[in-house]
Amino acid sequence: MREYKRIGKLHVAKVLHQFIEQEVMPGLDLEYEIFWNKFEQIIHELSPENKVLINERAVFQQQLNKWHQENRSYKQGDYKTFLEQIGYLEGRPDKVTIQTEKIDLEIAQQSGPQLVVPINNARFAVNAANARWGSLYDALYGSDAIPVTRTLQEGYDHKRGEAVITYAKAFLDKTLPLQHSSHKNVVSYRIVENKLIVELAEGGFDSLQEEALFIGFQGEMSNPSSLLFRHHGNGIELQFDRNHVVGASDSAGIKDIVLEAALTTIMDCEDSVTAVDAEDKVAVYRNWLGLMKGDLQATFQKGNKQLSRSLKQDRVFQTAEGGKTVLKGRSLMLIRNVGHLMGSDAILDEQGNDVPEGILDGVVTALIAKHDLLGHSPHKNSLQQSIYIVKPKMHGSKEVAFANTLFNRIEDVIDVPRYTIKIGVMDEERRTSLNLQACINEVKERIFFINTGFLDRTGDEIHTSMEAGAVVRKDAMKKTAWINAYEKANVQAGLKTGFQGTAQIGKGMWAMPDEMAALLRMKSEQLKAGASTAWVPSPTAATLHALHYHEVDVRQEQKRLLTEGQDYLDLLLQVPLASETYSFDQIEEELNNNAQSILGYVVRWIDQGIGCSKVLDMHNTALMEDRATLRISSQLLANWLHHGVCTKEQLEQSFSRMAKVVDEQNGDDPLYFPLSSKHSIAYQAALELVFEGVNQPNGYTEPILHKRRLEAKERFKSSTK
Ligand SMILES: CC(=O)SCCNC(=O)CCNC(=O)[C@H](O)C(C)(C)COP(=O)(O)OP(=O)(O)OC[C@H]1O[C@@H](n2cnc3c(N)ncnc32)[C@H](O)[C@@H]1OP(=O)(O)O
Ligand SMILES: O=CC(=O)O
Ligand SMILES: [Mg+2]
Repeated sequence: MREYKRIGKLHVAKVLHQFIEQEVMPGLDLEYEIFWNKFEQIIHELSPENKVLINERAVFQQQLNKWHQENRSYKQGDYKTFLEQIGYLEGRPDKVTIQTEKIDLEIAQQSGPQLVVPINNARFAVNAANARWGSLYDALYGSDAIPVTRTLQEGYDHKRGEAVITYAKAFLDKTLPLQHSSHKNVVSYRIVENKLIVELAEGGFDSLQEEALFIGFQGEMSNPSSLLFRHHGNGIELQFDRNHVVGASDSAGIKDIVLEAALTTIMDCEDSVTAVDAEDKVAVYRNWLGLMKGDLQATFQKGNKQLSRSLKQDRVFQTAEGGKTVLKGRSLMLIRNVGHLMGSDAILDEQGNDVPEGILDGVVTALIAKHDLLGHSPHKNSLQQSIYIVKPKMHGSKEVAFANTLFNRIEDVIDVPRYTIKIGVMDEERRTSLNLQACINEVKERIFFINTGFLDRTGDEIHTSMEAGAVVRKDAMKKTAWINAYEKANVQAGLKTGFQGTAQIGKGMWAMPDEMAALLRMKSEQLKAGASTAWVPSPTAATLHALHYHEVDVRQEQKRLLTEGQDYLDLLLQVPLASETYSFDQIEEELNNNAQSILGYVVRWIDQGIGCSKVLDMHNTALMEDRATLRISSQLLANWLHHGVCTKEQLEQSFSRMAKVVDEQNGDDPLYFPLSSKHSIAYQAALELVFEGVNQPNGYTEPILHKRRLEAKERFKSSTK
């Protein structure tokens, strides 16, 4: 039994209470009693409102279900009128301009990759914070960015190394071109009379076409160990060492090219983590505390080496004029809280009910971030004294207004100035996309990003129109009218409300973590579509995606798009229904593919508490799966079952078949519990997600995942007693 401490009318789990009083609050200049009193007031005053909002979601869903049942075919105009009448379509406010102040440069001025990381994994979290600067040579050498056509030599494979260097020098020629020659012909770089001069193999000297791109150096002017450039606002560093295995093979002694990569990182408390009870929540918060106090460390075994990882220092360069420039060594850290739906048993109210987890996250993560504001970390996060909370899964402007009220109240509890807490609004639910300007309006003094979370958004698209008919296959969804309109409308709303130079317009996740050649080919499209940042799943992906920000001038793209005036509403309202009848084989393939994704993800979630996994699809491509991708797969199958595209038996057979496949794929994992065992809770959870999918609130997977994970934890506890 979990122990609780009575605080006023609340029951606070001892593990959380001790964590807050003994680890978080010391040094924060807050009276403990006043803090708990105010926290309690927030919970009592805002929980009922939170509940009303969740109920409103259910009422909208019932109204939509009924309307579709009664209007099997309909005119778009009638549908729109209905949505207006029930208040689902809110009407656009006239002129909205955001007024957010004190936003760090990484968000307001620079454009670059945004990394996301499950915060409960300290090894990954520290790695993510340190991914501000990434080795281009490592990213190219170690991924498929340059095709690997043979087995590489152990240690350093010189031939592959040459291919990497050739690729990288072509990048330098494009980004930092010399007046006459190429970087591949350079034998030395040096600084002469405040200018970068290069000596060429063919004899003679050359210099940069644009001298202002050269920013600073380390080492001697005549023999620098490092040179720093800035292009499109982002850093590029050449590192030299002729004694290094790579530097020795390079004519100019370049041992690496390091790119400014993950400008910002979302430390995720939401869809990539498993946090189902008070103990899990404290583990999540403890890592955030370590990041904000700057002392988070991870010690782990890699191969036969014991490694320890901690946060990197800032980077200091000399300028050619004799001054000094200091660059942040770490990514600007943002924290994603959970949404408004779930409750947490970390605190119980007077009646013994879980309190809203979103309120808990807001208070505790902001409280922890106050350590950064007070300068308790040797590694300052926000130079602008801001706290950046990403708020997911909000439906419509009332829910955004509620988040704003919550943030106001939290600022009072932790005693920081109004609008210290900034908000990143995930545009990932249909009611938010349709009413985005109204949503932005509610937080115009604190908004720092909008982001198209297209994965959740797809799940919500399917669930919202569950009664309208059978939807298209998962792959076809990416080409439907609504999703394209959604991406465009989001950028348009951001530009119209003045995001350029103030806030980020973000785009979604690259969900194929091992497909870096494809990332290089495709992910620049998001920038051409107006995004100033886009999500990547790993530091390697961040480094490679950083190349796109040198290729595309985001400011110019946004300027171009600013004049674009199409109204996307009608396209946004086009429900992605299948217009063809799928063949038996196509149906089987779709069932198997989704069953495999669901099982491969859920088994690690339920049995091992891993919230983000790489799972093979039917074509053996490893895909990043998290709760949002699970929402899509489970809702799609629920939709097909509901509309008779497949039968329950077909689904059961598919799940049973794919369970064996996933068991085989995980054969090497000593902690793995087989899905094909009749005792597998994970298997039951997977089936429940589909068979009960139509009744899940907005198609979310959290309620079933949490319930089943708690069951698995209980079983594990009793088996180890
Ligand atoms: C819809 C949404 O909400 S999307 C947002 C949620 N999704 C995410 O946050 C994705 C985060 N990414 C991840 O969790 C992981 O990259 C996964 C699960 C996709 C793949 O993980 P793995 O299979 O362990 O990756 P892989 O073996 O290729 O690489 C592991 C190495 O990369 C690092 N790494 C991988 N992903 C990350 C990351 N997001 N941040 C920091 N480091 C990372 C690890 O630290 C590790 O390096 P190390 O051994 O030096 O510590
Ligand atoms: O949170 C991101 C998404 O795509 O969903
Ligand atoms: Mg999401």
